[in-house]
This record gives sequence, C-alpha cells and structure tokens, in this order.
Amino acid sequence: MKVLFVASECAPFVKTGGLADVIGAVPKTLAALGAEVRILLPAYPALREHAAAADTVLAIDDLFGGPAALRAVTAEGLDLLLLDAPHLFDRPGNIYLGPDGADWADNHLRFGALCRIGARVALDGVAGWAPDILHAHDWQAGLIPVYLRQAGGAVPKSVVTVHNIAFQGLFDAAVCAELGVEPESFVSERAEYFGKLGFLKGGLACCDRITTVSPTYARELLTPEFGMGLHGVLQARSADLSGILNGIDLDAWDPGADPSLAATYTARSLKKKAANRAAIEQRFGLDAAADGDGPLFCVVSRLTEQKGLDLLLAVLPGLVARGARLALLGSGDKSLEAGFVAAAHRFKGSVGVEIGYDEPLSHLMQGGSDAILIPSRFEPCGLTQLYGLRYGTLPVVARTGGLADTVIDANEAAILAGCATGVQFAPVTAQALDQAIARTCELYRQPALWQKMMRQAMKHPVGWDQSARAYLALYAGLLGEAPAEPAPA
Ligand SMILES: Nc1ncnc2c1ncn2[C@@H]1O[C@H](COP(=O)(O)OP(=O)(O)O[C@H]2O[C@H](CO)[C@@H](O)[C@H](O)[C@H]2O)[C@@H](O)[C@H]1O
Repeated sequence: MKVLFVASECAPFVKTGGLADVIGAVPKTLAALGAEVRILLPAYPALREHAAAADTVLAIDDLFGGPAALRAVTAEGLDLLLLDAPHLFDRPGNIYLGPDGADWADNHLRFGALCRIGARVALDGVAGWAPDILHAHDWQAGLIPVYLRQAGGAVPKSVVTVHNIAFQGLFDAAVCAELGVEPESFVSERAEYFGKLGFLKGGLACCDRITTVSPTYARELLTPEFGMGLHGVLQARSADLSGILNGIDLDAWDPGADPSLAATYTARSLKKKAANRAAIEQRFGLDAAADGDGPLFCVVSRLTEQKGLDLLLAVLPGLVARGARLALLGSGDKSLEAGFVAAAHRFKGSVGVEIGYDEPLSHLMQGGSDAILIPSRFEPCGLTQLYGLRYGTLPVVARTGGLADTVIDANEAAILAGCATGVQFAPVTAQALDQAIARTCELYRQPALWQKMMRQAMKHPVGWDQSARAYLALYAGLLGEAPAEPAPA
C-alpha cells in the first residue's frame, strides 16, 4: 500500500510543535508494517541541504510566482518529497510567521502551492510512484481533497487528520482565483466558510475519512465548545470521523539511551534520575531540594491560550508554599512569557524559566523532573504527557482530549489496583489545578507509592504500533481490502 503524507513540518528537520513529531515518527512504523510512505514537505532552509542532494522528479516553470521543483530524497529513514520553491519557502525564521510575529502575508500561496503539488502527485504520481491513499495533515494540506474533488474521475482515497482545529487556514475569497479554487469548490458544501476560503473546512468536507489524534477529542470536536466553528461540518461527517491516539518515537525518546540526559536510566535504575534533576537545578538556577521538599514540576510547552498556563501562573504561590519547584521551558504569547519571567524573579530558587525553544533541553526536563504539568483547556492528544510517562515523570493533566485518554488518575481505586500513572483534574480552573498540585505533593511524600507509579508509568504503552495498525486498517477499509491484522493485545 502506497501512502502520500502531506504536512508542513516533520521532526527532526523542522518542528514548531507536536505535528512534527507525529509526521517524523508514524511513517517509520507504517513502513515496518509493510506500507510505503512518502512525505511531501516544503523545502524550508532547514531542508535545503537535503534538497540539494536529492533527485529532481518534477520541474514546474511557475508555481504561484516562481519556478519550483519536487526533489526526492531519503533522510533519517524517511522518504521525502521536498517542494523546492525558493520564492515561497526559502526564508529565515519561523515557518509560519514573519519577523514581525504575524503570519507570512502569502501563507495562502505557500501552503496553497503545497496542496496543489500534493494533489498533482496524488493524481498523476511522480517518478513511477503513485499513492493509493492521500493523507493530509492539518490546514496546510487541507485544500488537497478539494483539488481532488475538482479533478473528478477516479482519484485516490483521501484522509484528513486534525491535529489542532484552532488553526483553520481561513483566507479572503479573492485568493480563490490565484489558487485555482474553482467556483464549484467555493460553496458551503466544500471550501467556503462564511464568505472565506477555508483550507481545513474544504479538506474536512471533501475527504473520504477524517481522523483526529485521540478518541476523546474526536467526540469533543462535535461540540460547539471544542469544534471552534467547525462542529457543524464535523457533525455532518461524524460517521467518517474517528480518533486514533498518537504515539511517540521510542528511539528518539528513550531514557535508557537519550544523549541529551546527564544520566540515562531505566525503571530499574530510577535513582539515576537525580543527576538529571541536578542538571536542571543548575541550568534553571533552582535551589537543590532538601529533605521533605515537594516535587520538581516541569512545563515544556508553547505558551498559548490552549495550554492553560495562565492558570499555572495564578497558582504558583501555592506550588512554592508547598515546597515544590517549577522549571518551565516555553515560548509564545508575550504576556505569558513576561508573567513567567516575573515569577522566576519573585520566587527565585523555586521557579526557573527559560523562554525559547530547545529540543535537547526538553529531553533533559523529562529526564530530571518528578512531574510534568499540562493544564490544557483543550488537547487533541498531547505528546509531552507521553514523554513524561516514558521517562517516569508523572503527568499532572487536565481531563480533556488525549490527556484524558492516556493518563490514569491516582484515585483510590487506581492506586489499589496498581495502575495509576499520574493525576487528572477537572474542570480546567485555577482552583482545580491548585488541588491537583496539592494532591501530587501528597503522593510525592509517599516515596514507595511514588516510585511504584513511576514504574507503572514507564510500562504504559506509548509507541506507535497499535495506532499505526489502526491507520493501516482505515486505509485498507477505504481501498476495500481486508483490514490489517488486529494489534496484539
Ligand atoms: N519550548 C520548547 N522547546 C522544546 N520543545 C518544545 C517546546 N515547546 C514545545 N515543545 C515540544 O513540542 C511538542 C509539543 O507537542 P504537543 O503534542 O504537546 O502539542 P502541540 O500543541 O504542539 O501539538 C498539536 O498536535 C499534536 C500532534 O498531533 C497533538 O498531540 C497536540 O494535542 C496538538 O495540540 C513536544 O514534542 C514538546 O516537547
């Protein structure tokens, strides 16, 4: 089975968030299960070297204002198709935002071009390779099913995965002509959304199947509270919508072999985590923990409304009063950044903050912290709690989306049954978060129980195997083939 992935980011080459981790990881497991996956990505500066070493498989004289080429290369075990269009993608800085912090003014052309070429590869194939399935991820690839519908005739089956419905790719109707979105597609049954062109809306309306990244979020998306204006579109297609939980790359995130850790460890050598904790204390200017102190919490996150970190700011005095400490790595919203920097001054020695994006440091934080805080208002799946589970860094999470699906709350029954892996709280309010932090501190003061939970967390299956099989079964269903073998229990 041949599958074309189309996305705007892919780890380890270019990453702003969890989408990149997924695109960089799941094709490897799909390949191990027998699928042939190619990933179509823009050739940003971070990929230029790979593009230069690649074979040119398609040349385009004019792609929305300049020449372009499609280049095929295998890198880091992934088969990439790089859309080399310097006028659209060869720019420094953030892949979505200009130096002023606003979206690049031509994002409709940049990702419209990605979609246009994605549709062309899906329809005509490239260098003798033609996909059976087109799998588009998030709004940046959302127009492909629209183009396929416009093409008519026999087109490959298409799947759209929603990683985050907060980003929808809405543009002025005037761009339709430039992008080749025909009037037949600019209707409310397809890509029109209240007078605008909606990349994601179009994808959701025109694809064969829709997935999102956890079963709970798949249900939440059907509600006005979580659907962010697209709940009606999703309700109309609810029979075609399912949630397939994200996994993580077990090689890239392995506490037993992680080169970013001060000391590697396994469930049998948990004491070694102390060396990582010491490295975090030094890096963040935190006082060393004394006997009887609370846990070291960490946060590794984009600082946005979604992640609920304003709530954490509100309850920080309580966290510190309980003898706990916090190390935060993140960037995003300027007022949240300023709030955490101010908190680090106010609670010097107990709260340490690094504003920025630092992949190796994010690993060290998982390796050395006791618990990871994720108070998200909504969370399609969330990956940092999965990294936390694998690293024995117990997740303290809002009961929403994939967080609800992956962390087993340490309530009395779960503790008795020996299956607790973290702490959940609801509703997503400062008060409930404060109580969850208090509960975590109580659990931490029972070392035997805490260690048991760490081991339990580290045993929780977080790899891709089961979910990759679910994607294969979905593809097979679309192609009318027998479903893949069920995942082993
Ligand atoms: N400052 C920083 N420095 C280093 N690393 C940082 C960082 N800030 C964040 N990261 C990393 O970025 C990734 C974030 O992934 P998440 O899945 O938690 O959220 P995100 O909202 O980006 O993804 C969206 O897509 C994914 C994928 O489907 C869904 O899991 C999720 O719910 C959805 O919101 C993690 O690998 C994390 O370690």
